[in-house]
Amino acid sequence: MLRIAVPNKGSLSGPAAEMLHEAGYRQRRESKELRIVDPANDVEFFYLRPRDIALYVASGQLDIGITGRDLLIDSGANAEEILALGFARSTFRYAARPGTVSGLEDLNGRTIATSYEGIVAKHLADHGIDASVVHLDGAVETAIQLGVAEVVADVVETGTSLRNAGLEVVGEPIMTSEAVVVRRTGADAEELKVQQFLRRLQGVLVARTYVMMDYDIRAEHLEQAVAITPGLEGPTVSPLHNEGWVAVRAMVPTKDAQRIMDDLYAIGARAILTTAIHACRL
Ligand SMILES: Nc1ncnc2c1ncn2[C@@H]1O[C@H](COP(=O)(O)OP(=O)(O)OP(=O)(O)O)[C@@H](O)[C@H]1O
Ligand SMILES: O=P(O)(O)OC[C@H]1O[C@H](OP(=O)(O)OP(=O)(O)O)[C@H](O)[C@@H]1O
Ligand SMILES: [Mg+2]
Repeated sequence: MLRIAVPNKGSLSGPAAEMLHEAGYRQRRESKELRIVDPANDVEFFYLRPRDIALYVASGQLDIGITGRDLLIDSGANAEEILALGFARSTFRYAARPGTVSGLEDLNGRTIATSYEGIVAKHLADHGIDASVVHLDGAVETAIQLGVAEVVADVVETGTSLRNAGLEVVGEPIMTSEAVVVRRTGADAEELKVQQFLRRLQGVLVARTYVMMDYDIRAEHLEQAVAITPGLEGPTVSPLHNEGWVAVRAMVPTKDAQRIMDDLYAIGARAILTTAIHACRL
C-alpha cells in the first residue's frame, strides 16, 4: 500500500485534499482524522504538519508527501521534488520599513526574523552576509513593529500582509514556491504505484489547465488551423458530411482559448466550441 503524507492545516491543506479528491482518492471527512485508508486505490493517507512532511518522507516511513517547495528546502531533509502542483504559489522575500535597508548588502549586521531559518541562513551564507536570524513561528511581519527585528524574511503572495505592516520588499525574491510532491532522494522513481499516483495528479493538472476545442473548417485551411491548434499529439481530423469541410478536435490551454477561437474564426473556422475536461491520462 502506498503511504502518502498530506498537509493537515494551513494554506496547503484544502487545495491538496481537493486535488486528491479530483484524482479519485478518498479523503478525510473531518479535520481531526489523522490517517485514513483508501482500500479501493491501495493508498493510506497521513495528515501531518506541512513543515514535517519532508522529514517523514526522508525517513523512508512514508513513500510520498505533498508540501511546499519552500518547506522542503527549509527542512534540509533528504527528500526531492518530483512534481509541481500549481497551487499555493508564493515568493519568499526579505522586507523592512521603507528607507531603512537599501539592498541585499545592507543586511550585514542586521537582525532578521523568519519562520524559515534554513532558507535564510543558506541565502545569507551564499551571499557572504553576516546577519543574525531570529526564529518566530508566524506573523513575522509584526516583529519589526515590536522591535524584535529590523528585517523579516517571509512568504509573500499578494503582498497584503507586508503592506498592512507598513513594510516593503528588499532585493529580489529568495525563491519561488508552490505545492510539490516529494520523495526520498534517490528512491525508486520507476515504482509502479508511485508512477500511477503521479499520473493521476498530472491528469488533474491537465484537466485544470486545458479545454477541448472542436470546430469545422474548409479542408484547404486545415494546415493553417492545425498550426493554431497543434494539440498534444496532433489534432483529430474527421470528414464532415458537407463535402470540402472537416471537423477538428484538439486540446488547448484554457488561458489561450478565447484568442485561439478568434484566430480560428479569422481563417474561416465555424461552430467553434470549447468543453471542459473532467479527467485525463496523458
Ligand atoms: N498566503 C499564502 N499564499 C500562498 N502560499 C502560502 C501562503 N501562506 C503560506 N503559503 C505556503 O504554505 C506553506 C506553509 O504552510 P503552513 O501551513 O506552514 O503555513 P500557513 O499556510 O501560513 O498556515 P498557518 O496559518 O498554519 O501558519 C508554504 O509552502 C507557503 O509557501
Ligand atoms: O502576501 P500575502 O497575500 O499577504 O500572503 C503572505 C502571508 O500569508 C502567510 O501568513 P498566514 O496568514 O498563514 O499567517 P502566519 O504568518 O502566521 O503563517 C504568510 O506567512 C504571509 O504572512
Ligand atoms: Mg502561515
